[in-house]
Amino acid sequence: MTTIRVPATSANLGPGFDSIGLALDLYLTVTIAEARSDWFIEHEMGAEVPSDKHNLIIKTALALIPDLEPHHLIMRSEIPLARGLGSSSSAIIAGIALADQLGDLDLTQYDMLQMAVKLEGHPDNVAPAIYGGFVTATYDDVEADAISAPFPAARALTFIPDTELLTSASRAVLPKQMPLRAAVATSSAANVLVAAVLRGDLELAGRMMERDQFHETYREKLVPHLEQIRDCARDHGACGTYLSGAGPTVISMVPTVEADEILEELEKLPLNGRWLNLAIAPAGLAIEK
Ligand SMILES: Nc1ncnc2c1ncn2[C@@H]1O[C@H](COP(=O)(O)OP(=O)(O)OP(=O)(O)O)[C@@H](O)[C@H]1O
Ligand SMILES: N[C@@H](CCO)C(=O)O
Repeated sequence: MTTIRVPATSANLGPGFDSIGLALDLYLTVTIAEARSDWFIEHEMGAEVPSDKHNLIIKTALALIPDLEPHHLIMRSEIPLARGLGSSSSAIIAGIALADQLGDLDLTQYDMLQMAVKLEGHPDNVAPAIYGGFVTATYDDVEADAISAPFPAARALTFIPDTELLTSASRAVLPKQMPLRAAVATSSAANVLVAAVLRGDLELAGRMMERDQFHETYREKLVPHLEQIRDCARDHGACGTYLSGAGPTVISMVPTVEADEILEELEKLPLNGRWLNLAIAPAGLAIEK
C-alpha cells in the first residue's frame, strides 16, 4: 500500500506575511487502500470532516482528475484543524499527491506548488508542506516560486488554543491598505529575517519575527494570548514569538538547549490549550510504498 505523508506548517513568522513558512514535525498521513465503487476516507477527526468525496483531500484530487477511480483511504492526522498549523494546506497537498499516485501524473514539486497555490490562494503554507524546512515563496496570481533552506538549530514551542480560528475569519480583520512607512518597516524586517536564517543567526531572526505590522497588529484582538506568551517567552530567553499562520496558535522560537526550561515557564501561563515542543521538519511531502 502507498502512504502519503505531509508535514504541518507554520506560516508568516511575523513579517513574512503570505510569503514565509516552516515545515513542522507533525504529520498528516493518507494510506491508499483498495479500489471500490465510491470514495471512502476512514478517519477519527469527527463528523465535521467528511468521509466521502466531499472531503478536501478527495475534492482536490478530483479537481485534478475528475474521473479518478474511487478508493478506500485511511487518514491519520496529528495536525489540529483551523489552528494556524496548515491543516488545509496539508490536505490539499495530500490530495494532489493522491491524484499523482493514482493517475501516474509524475508531478514535480514545482508542478505541485502551482496547483496547490491556485487552490489555497497563498504559498506560505503549501510551499513548506511540499519542500520542507524554511521556505520563502511568492505568487502573483499566475505563477508561484519558492526556495527552501535549512533553518538554524531551534525548537518551536507551540501553544495550540482549545478554540478554532478559521483563516477566512482571521483574514477578514485585515485592512485593504496600510501606511507606506509601516510596510517599509515590516518588509525590511522580513528581508533581514531571511538573511539571518540563511546565516544561521537564530537570535537576529527571532528579533525580526517580532517586527510585523502586516497582520499581527490587526489580529491581536482575536488572539489576546499572543502578547502574554511573547512577554513571558522574552523574559525567559526565547529568540522570537509570532502568530502561526492565521492563528490562533502562537510559536516561540527558542535555542534547542533552553527549550525544556523555557517551556516549563510558558506552561505556567493561565491559558486554555496545550503546548508542544516541536522540531522543524527538514523534508516535505513524502511517499512511502
Ligand atoms: N485532513 C483534512 N481533511 C479534510 N478537511 C480538512 C483537513 N484538514 C483541514 N481540513 C479543512 O480545512 C479547514 C481549516 O482550514 P483553515 O485554512 O481555516 O485552517 P488551517 O489550515 O488549519 O490554518 P492556517 O491556514 O492558518 O495554517 C477545516 O475546517 C477543514 O474544513
Ligand atoms: N498567510 C496566511 C496563512 C494562512 O493560510 C494568513 O496569515 O492568513
